Amino acid sequence: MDKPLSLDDIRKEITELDTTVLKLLSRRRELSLDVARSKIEATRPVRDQTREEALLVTLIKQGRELDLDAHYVTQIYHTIIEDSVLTQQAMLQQLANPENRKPVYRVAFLGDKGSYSYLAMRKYFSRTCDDLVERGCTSFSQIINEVESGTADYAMLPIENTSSGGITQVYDVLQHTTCSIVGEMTLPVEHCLLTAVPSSESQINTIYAHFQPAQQCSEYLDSLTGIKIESCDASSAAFLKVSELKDPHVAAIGSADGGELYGLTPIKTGLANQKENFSRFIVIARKPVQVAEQIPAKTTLIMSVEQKPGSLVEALLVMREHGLNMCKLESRPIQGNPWEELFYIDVEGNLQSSHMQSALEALTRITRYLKVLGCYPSEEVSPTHVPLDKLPLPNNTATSASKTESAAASAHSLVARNGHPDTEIRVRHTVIGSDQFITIAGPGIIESQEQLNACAQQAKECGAAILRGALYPPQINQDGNLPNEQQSLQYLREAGLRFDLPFITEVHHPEQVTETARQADLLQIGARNMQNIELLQEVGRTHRPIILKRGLMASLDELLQAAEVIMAQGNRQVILCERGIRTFEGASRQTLDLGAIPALKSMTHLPVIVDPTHAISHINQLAPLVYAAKAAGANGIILDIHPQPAAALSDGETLDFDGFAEIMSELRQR
Ligand SMILES: C=C(O[C@@H]1C=C(C(=O)O)C=C[C@H]1O)C(=O)O
Repeated sequence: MDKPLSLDDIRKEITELDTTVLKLLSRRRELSLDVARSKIEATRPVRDQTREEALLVTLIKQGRELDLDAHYVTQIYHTIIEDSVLTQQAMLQQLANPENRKPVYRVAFLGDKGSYSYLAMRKYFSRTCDDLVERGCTSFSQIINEVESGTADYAMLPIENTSSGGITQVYDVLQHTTCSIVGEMTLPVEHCLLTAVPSSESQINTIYAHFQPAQQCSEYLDSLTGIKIESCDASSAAFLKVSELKDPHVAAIGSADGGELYGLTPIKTGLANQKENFSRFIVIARKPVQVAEQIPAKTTLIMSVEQKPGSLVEALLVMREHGLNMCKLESRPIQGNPWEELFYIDVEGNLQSSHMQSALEALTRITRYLKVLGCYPSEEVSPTHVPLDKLPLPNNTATSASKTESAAASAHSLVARNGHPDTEIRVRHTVIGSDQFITIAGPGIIESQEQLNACAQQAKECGAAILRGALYPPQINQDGNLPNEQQSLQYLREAGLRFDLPFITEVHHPEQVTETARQADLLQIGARNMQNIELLQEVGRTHRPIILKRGLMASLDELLQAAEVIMAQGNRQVILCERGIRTFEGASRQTLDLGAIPALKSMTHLPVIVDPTHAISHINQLAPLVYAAKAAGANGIILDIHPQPAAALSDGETLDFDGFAEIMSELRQR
């Protein structure tokens, strides 16, 4: 046998490979700039999602042959394509505005090195400029001043955050500025607790933070007792303070990257109220820019309307009449005019386009005040997702409404079909209730992080849209050798992030709902809780889609009444689930009521899915029920999977990975 390579030799080879990878990426960037040039001549848009999809399909297939899983390949290429699109956009933008090119840009931002605005600025300008003169400021008005007076060429300003909403002071300084918005960018914002010397969360008695990050972490901060929160002008100021104090009892809130510049280390991560915390920044300059027509553009307007009924609606109707999509509407009090509001509107479209021009003309006639704050390239490059029927499958596994509405149903005002078109419920890039048949897959019960991750990976590889996993009931998990509720939720959250899958888990008690809804993308009400009114009401107050399982002894009317209870609280995103009912038949555990699918479809507009897990006595009986559910018009299926079904703790029938892959492959032929 050959002598194995030494660690040094292996690492040498890896380093060489990585150098090659970098050279290839750099060449790819060059080529994408050539593509951009050809798009100028052909006046084609930069983004071509048909091409991206075809490319991803080929790469996934090739990746599989090289033992690389689809999710890994897709993730890497989403990053590469995003870079390619933004690099092309930056180049076209520079060509469209040649007078703005300078070797060095002076940029004003809030705080100092390491603040979030600083990180956003570095990222944004990395595509357009080699050198920056950083002009750290202590307030938003100082930042705007720098640009207005010509001391800085650009300003980077945070405008909104997914946890704390619009940054009102920035909206207010925009009211009077003579500057224009010339760009935007979105930055993922991961708040951490950082210290200068080794410490632990329990030792901390003082936290330094800017009030915006503090607001975005309010739930975490509220959960602490006896801790002093010291407010700082920017996260960078908090870092500086903590680095000077060198005290194990003090910590700063900010990003890990920013803290590193001050020698700080994170002792806790993921502090924000929202699991996906993003901030959007705008870039300001003295003069407006032209947006090249190949690039998707956004235009920001500010306006005020007459104080009379319907005047705002009338203004918004102008957008509709001109086919313009409004992606943001904020209102702020007009300074000096008590109780009058100024509306900030972001519209998708180029200011130069004829429909935008004619919309503005129409708006001028019906508004009291109207000003364009700027037109700029939209930096949102939403990833292209390969549709299920085109996703190449793993090689090793796959081989191959009633006429009249029921009177009872029409009595339910919110759920009833009453001519209402099918409700489509969007969960990230999946739509439940459309023509697409979706699969929700995962372990019946979460037994360990490894087990959950293995299931999530297989679910993703085979094209499932949503990950499921039930938390082990604490009353049974008494010796505590299985993950508890909190750990299971955390595992689900991590698996969801890692495999880019939204996830669902069941809630049993009203008290669980708020916390679970904060983390999970959907919530499930189990069959035995279908008539638990308090629980139904509680989930009805959340913003998450709810899968409501039919009770073992519940009629369809009763199921719809339960859905009505949820919807009456405000949450209109209910998905009904047929999971088998109790009959005299003992051969199957419960009897899957396939007739319920078309019946529900005529009674209600809500999506209907099927969980066949409890309606069979042997796993071999599962596949036909899955295909039958699809044939009967269900919108999707729930499948329990497990790496070793024989050892599974779940009480339902569980598929092994090969059996699951086979069903997924067969499903797309049907
Ligand atoms: C490079 C191109 O532009 C964009 C980027 C792509 C890529 O990086 O592969 C693919 C399609 C376009 O959205 C192209 O059109 O080929």
